[in-house]
Amino acid sequence: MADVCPFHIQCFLGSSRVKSKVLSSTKSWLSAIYSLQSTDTEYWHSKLAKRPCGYDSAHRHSYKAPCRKGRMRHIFALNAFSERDIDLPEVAPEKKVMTVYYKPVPQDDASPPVLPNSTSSCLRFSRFRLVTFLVVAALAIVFVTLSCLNGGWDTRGSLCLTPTDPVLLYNQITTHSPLARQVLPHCIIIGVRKAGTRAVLQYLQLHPDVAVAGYEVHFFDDNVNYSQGLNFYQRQMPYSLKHQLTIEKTPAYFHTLKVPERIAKMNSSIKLIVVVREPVQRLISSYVQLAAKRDHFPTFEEKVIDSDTDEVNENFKPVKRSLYYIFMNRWLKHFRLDQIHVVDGDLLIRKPFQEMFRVETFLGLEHKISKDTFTFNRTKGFFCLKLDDELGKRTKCLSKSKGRRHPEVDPNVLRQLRDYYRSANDLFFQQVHRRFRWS
Ligand SMILES: Nc1ncnc2c1ncn2[C@@H]1O[C@H](COP(=O)(O)OS(=O)(=O)O)[C@@H](OP(=O)(O)O)[C@H]1O
Repeated sequence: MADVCPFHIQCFLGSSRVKSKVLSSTKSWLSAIYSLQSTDTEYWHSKLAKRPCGYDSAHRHSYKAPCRKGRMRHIFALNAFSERDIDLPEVAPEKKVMTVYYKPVPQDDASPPVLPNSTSSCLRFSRFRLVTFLVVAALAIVFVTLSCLNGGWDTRGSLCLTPTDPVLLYNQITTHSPLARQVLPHCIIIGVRKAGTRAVLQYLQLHPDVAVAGYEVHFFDDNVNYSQGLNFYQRQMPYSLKHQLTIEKTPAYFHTLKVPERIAKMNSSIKLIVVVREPVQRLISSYVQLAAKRDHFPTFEEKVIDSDTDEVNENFKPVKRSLYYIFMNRWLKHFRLDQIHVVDGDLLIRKPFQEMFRVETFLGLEHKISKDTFTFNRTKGFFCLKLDDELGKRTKCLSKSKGRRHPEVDPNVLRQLRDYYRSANDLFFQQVHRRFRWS
């Protein structure tokens, strides 16, 4: 039926790729015209006459007709039957109208093509099909979206995923949802550098009710970014659905003077997460990161101990950054303590599920992250994520820059550093109403 409808022919764009398809349709169509009553032939003729534009002399046996939306399409292969079945088109250039004359020839095909009862039924059929298709497609999109939102449709990996089986694809799916949008964060992981902020973010990414920013945004600590305003900031956020929390992490926020005030100005009731780690280990981690970027870097001991005074070298920035209470003081001037959740970065390494359980509680999330989410990777020496999705069972560890090998440190220097941080640690414990096992 479709082959005898000229509107189907016109639906093909005139690229060489579809030419053969058009040709075969056209063939049936021309056969059909031949077999129609003369009045029907008139009808087709008038339909064609309303649409033609210039005759394409380069392709003598084809012409172009304007498409809907103003694009041009070819109707190929009036020549399919040209010599045998029809007179070739004649052109009246002054009118820019092409007239097609058909010369019926005896039908020697024993089984003539099946024709529609009327021309309008052909037209209605194609419109009906289009409308039906659009309605079905729209219903399918709404159904899939709602199913995904409710987490009730278990089509692992293809369209939506069961929230009980965390895999790292939630963000990608969210991005593709027509209902996804970018909003300012509900929670920010503000630091501390080298304490495990990436691990917390990556684990949170597993949660179906969370959307995380893929990179450190550096909005509040960078004056150029900050000067671009909150709209700019919002555009850096991941796409999220209405029920999801948006979370970004930029560990540089914790130490940067103006940041607490700036964040409070944006949203004074926002939730904040700060990951802390035993200060000396954090210091070593910072040192290792700096050393990894340079060819000839002094030893850890040379960097952290002032050779003139034999005191801890406070001019080495990472040393000061482990004095958490100094920075926490600034945050507590702008936020209540119950808005700030402190993650134990050392426990996060040893028992990530425990610390993440607390994070979920703080964020008001259903508990989805469990012991089963993790697997210990002996080669890496850290917990990694267990994934089981359409790519199969596998583990995903943090990148190579996380979990670097630390140098052997002179025990005397270690002792000196621990002594140096002791009173600062106590002040921090008082601030956050919690003690950590930092010797
Ligand atoms: N699962 C897992 N895998 C690898 N690494 C882990 C993990 N959990 C916590 N950590 C610790 O995270 C430390 C890096 O901290 P950050 O992500 O905050 O670093 S950064 O400030 O964003 O660069 C990183 O510090 P280094 O060990 O010094 O590399 C790790 O000790």
